[in-house]
Amino acid sequence: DPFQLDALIQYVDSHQDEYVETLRDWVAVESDSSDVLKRAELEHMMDITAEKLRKMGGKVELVDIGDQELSDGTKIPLPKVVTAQFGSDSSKRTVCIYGHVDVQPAKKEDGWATDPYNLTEINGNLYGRGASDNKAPVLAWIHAVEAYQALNMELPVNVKYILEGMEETGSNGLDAMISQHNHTFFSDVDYIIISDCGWLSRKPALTYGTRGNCYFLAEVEGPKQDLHSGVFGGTVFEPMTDLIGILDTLIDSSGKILIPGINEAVAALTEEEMKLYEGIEFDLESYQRKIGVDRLMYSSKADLLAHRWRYPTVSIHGIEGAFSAPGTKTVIPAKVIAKFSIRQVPDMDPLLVEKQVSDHLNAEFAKRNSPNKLKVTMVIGAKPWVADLKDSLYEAGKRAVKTVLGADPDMIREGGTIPIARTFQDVTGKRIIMLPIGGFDDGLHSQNEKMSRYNYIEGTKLFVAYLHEVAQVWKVVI
Ligand SMILES: NCC(=O)N[C@@H](Cc1c[nH]cn1)C(=O)O
Ligand SMILES: [Zn+2]
Ligand SMILES: [Zn+2]
Repeated sequence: DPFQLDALIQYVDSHQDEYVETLRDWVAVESDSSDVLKRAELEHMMDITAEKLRKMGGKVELVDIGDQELSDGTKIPLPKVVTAQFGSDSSKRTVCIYGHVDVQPAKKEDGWATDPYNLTEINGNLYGRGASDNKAPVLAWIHAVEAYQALNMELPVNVKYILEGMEETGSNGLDAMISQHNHTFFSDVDYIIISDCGWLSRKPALTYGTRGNCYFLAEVEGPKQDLHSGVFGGTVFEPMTDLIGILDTLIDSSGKILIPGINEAVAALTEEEMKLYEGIEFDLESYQRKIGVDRLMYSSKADLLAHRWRYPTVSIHGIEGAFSAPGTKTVIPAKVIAKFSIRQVPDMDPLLVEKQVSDHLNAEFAKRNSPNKLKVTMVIGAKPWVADLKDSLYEAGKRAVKTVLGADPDMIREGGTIPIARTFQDVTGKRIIMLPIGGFDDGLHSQNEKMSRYNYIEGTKLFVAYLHEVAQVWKVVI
């Protein structure tokens, strides 16, 4: 049958309540990849994902990607990766859609207005952990194919899926799986599509870059057990004081990274980039209001976007072992582990960053002349990714956005990390497009994460249209 976008759009509209119900089922699964106690839930999530694709007639596999080594040395199986294939017509292009169905942790007590695992619709927004990151976009891609099938319309391209369950903790095991399947699963793939990001404003967007991330643990160990701060305070070198002291040498109050060598590696900002940033729809005041802060670090749009997307930054996430409960326990913690990360941008190299951070912290620690022990480990080393803005995959994206959403998308980058994007590029050599459907205010990783019904349903239509547009893209860049 010829391509009939109107019929497909109508089909999506009339099935939107079913799509919301499926999202409800998926959100109900607490597939938190950071908590090993939730591993059974995560495995269940991978199973229901595989089952959904199997029911649609896909050639589905649950691929074993080995074990995860825990901090105490024990090993547990990593959640299997779901691969699926719809169509193998060699006269058509083949796209591979990547997504993840694991989520960040969430508890009602963190300050959620609703139960994070019970999808709740309020004023057109669907609240729930993982709703936007990344369950609704994954489902939208599945429903896009289902719509073609339901209308007996031939898929314009062969469609493959690769859906993982460890993205939120750095895509453990996926690099190796991609290398192993490079000459099998990926051999006939032309383009890789990722929808694990969001728009910058109410205007639709296409994403052409992501930052990487190097995640560190810095452990300071002192006395053999916790001590009374009145009885022992003043006589021992406190691990927490040492740790806070060295953490304070990572970044200054103006946002300048103080670790030698880091800033020197950053690719210079070009005038072309600045011009692009200036033309993007982004309102600093509403961004500031949304976050709820009195002042931002930069007052011009271009500076702010540049620091969000294409400069590195240090974030300190937490300290394990520190006293953090309510109350006034007068304790000297014996062992504390700081968790911080540095977002990576071109041309930083995670292996070099690992050495720079370790050398710097050890040198700062030595200055303190403390008898405590410092151990620095990098647990995630994800590289940044940038696409060629002129790639015809993006022209196809612009056409699909214009057709479905009636707007020209902004070309944006993402401050967050999709660890596997760069591996796809480096190992498979395939061209990649990021096609976001999440809203700018979805609250990813935060309390009250949501996906709007509008973005979910219009996003499904956008994917339907993109499958048609991408079928016409040249295989080679010319
Ligand atoms: N939706 C993408 C996302 O949130 N990615 C995580 C991945 C990550 C990076 N370091 C640890 N996890 C992100 O925080 O950017
Ligand atoms: Zn994600
Ligand atoms: Zn995420």
